[in-house]
Amino acid sequence: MTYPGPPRPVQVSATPLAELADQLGAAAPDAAAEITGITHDSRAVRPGDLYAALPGARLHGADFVTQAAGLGAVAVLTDPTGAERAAATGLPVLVVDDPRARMGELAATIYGHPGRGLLQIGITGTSGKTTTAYLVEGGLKTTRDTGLIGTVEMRIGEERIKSERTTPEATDLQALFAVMRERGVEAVAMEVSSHALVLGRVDGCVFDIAVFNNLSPEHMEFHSDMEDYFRAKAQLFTPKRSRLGVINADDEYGRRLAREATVPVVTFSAEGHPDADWRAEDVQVGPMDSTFTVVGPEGERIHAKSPLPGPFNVANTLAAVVALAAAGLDPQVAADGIAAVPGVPGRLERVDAGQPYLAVVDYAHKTDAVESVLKALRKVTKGRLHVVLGCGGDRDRTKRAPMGAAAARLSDTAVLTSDNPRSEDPLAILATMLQGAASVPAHERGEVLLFEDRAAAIEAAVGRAQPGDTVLVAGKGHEQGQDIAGVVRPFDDRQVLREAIQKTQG
Ligand SMILES: CC(=O)N[C@H]1[C@@H](OP(=O)(O)OP(=O)(O)OC[C@H]2O[C@@H](n3ccc(=O)[nH]c3=O)[C@H](O)[C@@H]2O)O[C@H](CO)[C@@H](O)[C@@H]1O[C@H](C)C(=O)N[C@@H](C)C(=O)N[C@H](CCC(=O)O)C(=O)O
Ligand SMILES: Nc1ncnc2c1ncn2[C@@H]1O[C@H](COP(=O)(O)OP(=O)(O)OP(=O)(O)O)[C@@H](O)[C@H]1O
Repeated sequence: MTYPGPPRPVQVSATPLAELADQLGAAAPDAAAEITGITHDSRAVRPGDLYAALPGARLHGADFVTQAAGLGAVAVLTDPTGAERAAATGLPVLVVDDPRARMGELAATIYGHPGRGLLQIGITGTSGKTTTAYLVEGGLKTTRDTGLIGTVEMRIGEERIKSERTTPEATDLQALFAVMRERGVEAVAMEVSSHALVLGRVDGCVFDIAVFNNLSPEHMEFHSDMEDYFRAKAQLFTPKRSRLGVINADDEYGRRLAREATVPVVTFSAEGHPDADWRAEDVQVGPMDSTFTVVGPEGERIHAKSPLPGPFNVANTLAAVVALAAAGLDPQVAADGIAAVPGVPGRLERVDAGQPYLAVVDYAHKTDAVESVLKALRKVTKGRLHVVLGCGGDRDRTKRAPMGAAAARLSDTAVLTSDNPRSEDPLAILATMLQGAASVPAHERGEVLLFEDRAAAIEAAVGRAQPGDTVLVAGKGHEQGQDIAGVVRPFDDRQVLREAIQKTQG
């Protein structure tokens, strides 16, 4: 199987392998090779590449060196356990103890430190990274040619490329920066996941501005506990990774981070925290957007509009305005650019087929996000609120019962269903969600329905909708597939919801 990998720059000056060996402090290989690219994935190798054969949790990249050599790799970087397999190809091999920890700096060298000329704004937090990145990009666009890197897509100017993950691996990221540089991009808004920080994906980057939105329990399959999760996020707020932190003072972990960060920080609050440097005041939450005044430390007063509904999007918008002000943009110009963002794919995205009620698709797939979005929609719903929701298989199991409970407590109809069960039995996942729903006292919970089939669940919610109601289909947002037993079948909530509505409209 081949995989094209992300785009690569056209112009790269070759770096002698010996120079890279020197940078690593590794033994110099006897062969002279000239390196013009680097990848950690054998399927994405291009002629002239250094192939980084990494030890992983499941596999070892050294098992794929033959493929890498066949595709034109001219040298291999690996750890001691991969050295013998790599040498068997006859290619020169660089051996270091932890190649994953070194490949970011090598990629930066090979592509000529492409991030240095870019204004880089990195966004982290459990919820709101994608949304804030789009808003930051909208503000940046007012004065600069922009790029965007995140969960939904990567954008180089107007070109859009589907993302493999939230934060690309370091080899891909540096190549992407080099492409951006070639195409005249001046500023980039980028999501930085905790996985990325732990796995060295942003090694070789120093963000001009690092934004922290919030932290709530999530990814407990990857982080041992909340402390470990916090520590991962906190790495972004050190001089090695950023120059200035923009931190949410409404979040308890944000307040801790503001105290413990080793870079200068400015704080913001959408909830009136008295010590915050920047605050949102006069907030008017409308059905599909919100307006407010951003008040700055020097008495600045900026008229801002969140182009998305819900109080949490006031916080995301405020984060974006403050980040852009901290980056030196005129905050009013930045806020106007943010207000003009047409929406964020799969984030409170409206589906309109002429029905007399509101129908939205949202990426909420974590307990906090589900609670926030249901509370936000409750405020703008005159009638009843119906939610369709599932939990992924082979991922954090601890959130299943709380998500079932949140859906039951905060909606009138909770239709529990499948959401990428992967290798797990969908009914077993549903049983845990149902236990959570059942833990809510009867007088505090709405109707709870179970449908293993997601399309049937969406139809059931739509079937209950009356004028003035809201139907929320949560979990998948922009995603376009459903992974059942390792087979990904096409499934787009927006399309299935539209078709279900059209059926009832007759
Ligand atoms: C926990 C985690 O993030 N693991 C990532 C890590 O896996 P790993 O080191 O265990 O690698 P492995 O699968 O054992 O393979 C070992 C090596 O062999 C290589 N290989 C493998 C097969 C092959 O044919 N050729 C080949 O070269 C792989 O590229 C890898 O370098 O390195 C792999 C190579 O890049 C990633 O694909 C993999 O991401 C997994 C699939 C993943 O799903 N990660 C998610 C959880 C993630 O990173 N999520 C965050 C967002 C979280 C959020 O905020 O919601 C993200 O930033 O996307
Ligand atoms: N600041 C916020 N606080 C709480 N919930 C939020 C916030 N921003 C967005 N959400 C909710 O979380 C969902 C995901 O938002 P978004 O994609 O912007 O976050 P993310 O951090 O990129 O998520 P992920 O890590 O899952 O990709 C939204 O669809 C919305 O329901």
